[in-house]
Amino acid sequence: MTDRASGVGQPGTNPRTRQRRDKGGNHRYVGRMLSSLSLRRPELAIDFGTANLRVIHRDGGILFDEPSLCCFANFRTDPQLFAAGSAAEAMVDRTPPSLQVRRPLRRGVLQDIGTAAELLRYAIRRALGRRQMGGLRALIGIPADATQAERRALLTAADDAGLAPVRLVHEPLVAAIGAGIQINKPAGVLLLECGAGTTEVAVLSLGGICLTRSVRMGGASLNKAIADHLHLRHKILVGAPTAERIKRNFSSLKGDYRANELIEVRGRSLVSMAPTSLNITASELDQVIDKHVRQIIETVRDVLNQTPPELSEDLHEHGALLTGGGALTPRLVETLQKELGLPVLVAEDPAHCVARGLQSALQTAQG
Ligand SMILES: Nc1ncnc2c1ncn2[C@@H]1O[C@H](COP(=O)(O)OP(=O)(O)OP(=O)(O)O)[C@@H](O)[C@H]1O
Repeated sequence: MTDRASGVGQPGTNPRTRQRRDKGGNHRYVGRMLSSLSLRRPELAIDFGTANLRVIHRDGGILFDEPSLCCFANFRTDPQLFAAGSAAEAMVDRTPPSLQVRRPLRRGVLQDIGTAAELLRYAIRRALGRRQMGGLRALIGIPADATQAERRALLTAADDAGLAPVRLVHEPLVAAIGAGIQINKPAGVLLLECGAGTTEVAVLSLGGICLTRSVRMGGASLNKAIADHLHLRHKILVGAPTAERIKRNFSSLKGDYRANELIEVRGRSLVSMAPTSLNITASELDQVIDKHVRQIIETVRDVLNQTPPELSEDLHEHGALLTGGGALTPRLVETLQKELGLPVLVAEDPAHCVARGLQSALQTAQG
């Protein structure tokens, strides 16, 4: 489909590829988008996700890419940052009472402004290697249907972290740009941005969002569904990091894996209360994933039902493009294809589409 997309067809042989590979067009679009934001030479961009935080520099690319996590000492009385990012990830479910691991976003929504500001400060310091901060012009990605309260919370956290002025840009648009899609043509594009906390479905055309719906679920809720399944069916308790590992092990069984292929699970038995391990079959996880994907399919159907006929025709011709790390969910593509009757492609390196799109936006900003 495009240089950055994998799936059916060879790059350059698919008419869709030719139609959408005009990068100059995207640059003109991004330039217009930014001039409408009247933002002069922003230096940084932030992709603040439920699972991962990415700091992108105009010239240096992605300088920070770590989990959206902070670990605090004395959180209730006098919070002191103990660890953040990857270092805090290793501490999840392993802390003594004096330490607390906190996630600033839940289901794609900023829940804790203080933790968000702390994490942003940490990430920017790591990215730029500076101690003194303040007055850093920035772009920040935000779900297209974010409420005013959600926008205000993000702007407050950014301001506390020394980012100013900040402009918010809609994630589906930058994700499409980062996927190498030509979005400024009068042709509909169906994009699914599959994150950890939220899945956004958007129809784009002429550089704008014609329709958007989101469901506050993604890779993190699939992890919870896997943990719940193991609890109910096998009486074994696993934490979120283990559920994530099980999911990724399953994703790595590429191609025609056998339904009875085994995946090892380690956790605590609710029967013996002791550490235990067992093997579950791939078909068990298939069922958990099917249930999860069904909710995403409903959201896509809702969007398709409301799409005007001309755009609808474009979507039928070109199909859907998946971005975001959740696009790698096993069997997501096959199930969407089967249920929606549309071709479905996954962007190359889908987890970084928003970050790449933000960098494009930074590079084309006018001085
Ligand atoms: N190989 C894989 N198989 C299945 N899921 C994966 C894989 N790799 C990453 N993911 C999932 O992708 C999600 C992270 O993607 P991404 O970084 O795009 O989300 P985010 O931007 O943090 O979330 P959001 O946009 O919802 O706030 C995680 O839930 C992770 O489990």
